[in-house]
Order: sequence, then C-alpha cells, then structure tokens
Amino acid sequence: MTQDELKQAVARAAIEYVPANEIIGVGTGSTANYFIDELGKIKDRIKGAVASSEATAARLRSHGIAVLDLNDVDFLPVYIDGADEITADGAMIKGGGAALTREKIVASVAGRFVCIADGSKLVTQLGAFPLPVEVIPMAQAAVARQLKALGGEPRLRMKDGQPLITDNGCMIIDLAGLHIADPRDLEARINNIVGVVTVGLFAQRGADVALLGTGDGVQKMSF
Ligand SMILES: O=C(CO)[C@H](O)[C@H](O)COP(=O)(O)O
Repeated sequence: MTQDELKQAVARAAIEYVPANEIIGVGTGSTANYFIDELGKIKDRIKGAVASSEATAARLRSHGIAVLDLNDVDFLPVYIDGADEITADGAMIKGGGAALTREKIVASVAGRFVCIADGSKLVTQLGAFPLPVEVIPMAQAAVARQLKALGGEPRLRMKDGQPLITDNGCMIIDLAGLHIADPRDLEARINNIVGVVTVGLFAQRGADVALLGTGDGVQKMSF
C-alpha cells in the first residue's frame, strides 16, 4: 500500500470515533484531509466541527459541514488529527503543517485525542523530525538563540522565499538535531521561553488513541 492509501485507511477507521449529534475537533494536514473527506460522507450525523486551521475550515465547509468558533463551544468529545511523529506512549511532534498552536488549543478542549497516521510516524524517540516552534515575529532571533542553547539547530521556516506566516500571524522555527529523551520536560522548557507561542511537542497532553496504518491493516494503540 502507498503512504496515501495508509492515510486513507486510518481516516476511514477514525469515523468509528465520531459520536452522533456532537461537535468534534478536526486537525490539519494530508491525513486530516482524508478524514474530512470521510466525515463529509456522514455529515448529517454530527452537529459540526471546530477547525484547527483556515485550510481545514475551508475543506470542512466544502463538504457542507458547519464550522463553529471554539469560543461558542464548551467541550469537544473528540479531536482527530495527524502527527509527524508519535511514540509508543502517545507523545507526539506536530506542526509540520504549521497549525500547531490551533491544534493544541482545540485538542485541549477535547475529551479524547485520536491520532491518525501512517505507521512510519511511530518512533522510539522523538526528534528526527525537526521540532516546530511557533514564535512572535519580533522575537524570532532571540528565541532561535535560546533554542540553539538547548542543543538543536534552529531554522526559520520559509515559503516562497519569505518567512512562513501562520494563521495566527506568527513564524515557525524548526529545531533539528534533537534526541528528545524527556518530551514533557522539553515541552515545559520551550513553552517557558519568552516569545514562544507554542511548541509542537504534544506530550503533557498526548494522544489517547492512535490509529496507525500498516501493510497488515490499521493498528490501534490506546494510552
Ligand atoms: O501537525 C500537523 C499539521 O500542523 C499534521 O498533523 C502533521 O504535520 C502530519 O501531517 P500529515 O497528515 O500530512 O502527514
């Protein structure tokens, strides 16, 4: 199976986690896009969705799914999203699609985080994928110096020759070369740097369930 077929398989499997007559949280990225396409097929079963990015909101709307403002929602039973890396205990690196801040916010309001990913995302230690950190633009150089002091190699994410600007008007620094032995501790330390909006480590609040696409079918892990 191709990587896209594995992503489609987990997107289909995730429909089982969508409760009827509720509002759910929806993530960002290619796997989340496949999930949105599946959700479109059962759209009358849910009340609507809270999106973790403008791109996700547009795709949900294109399927006729109501997109709600998180400020009008008290609780989401489930948040369904992809990951760039996930460990066997549910800690993740996210933000490859630059949506980490809204992803973390929407996930924080959800009862259950269901991670959907192809099996290549399962790792024994986080860090081979450069860790995304969303920063306030005026602080990007100062934050980069502090991130370098943590042992990584910071690089400002670019798009079309310019710094990428997120949905929040901020920038992304990707921190390469880390071997993350204690994800919760590193999450706290990076969160503590002035000028950091969000770090793409999802360890303090990791996944509750992971659906991983493999050649032998969808592997389910609960944490
Ligand atoms: O965190 C994310 C976006 O900010 C995505 O979940 C992550 O990058 C995985 O993307 P894909 O499903 O395309 O592999």
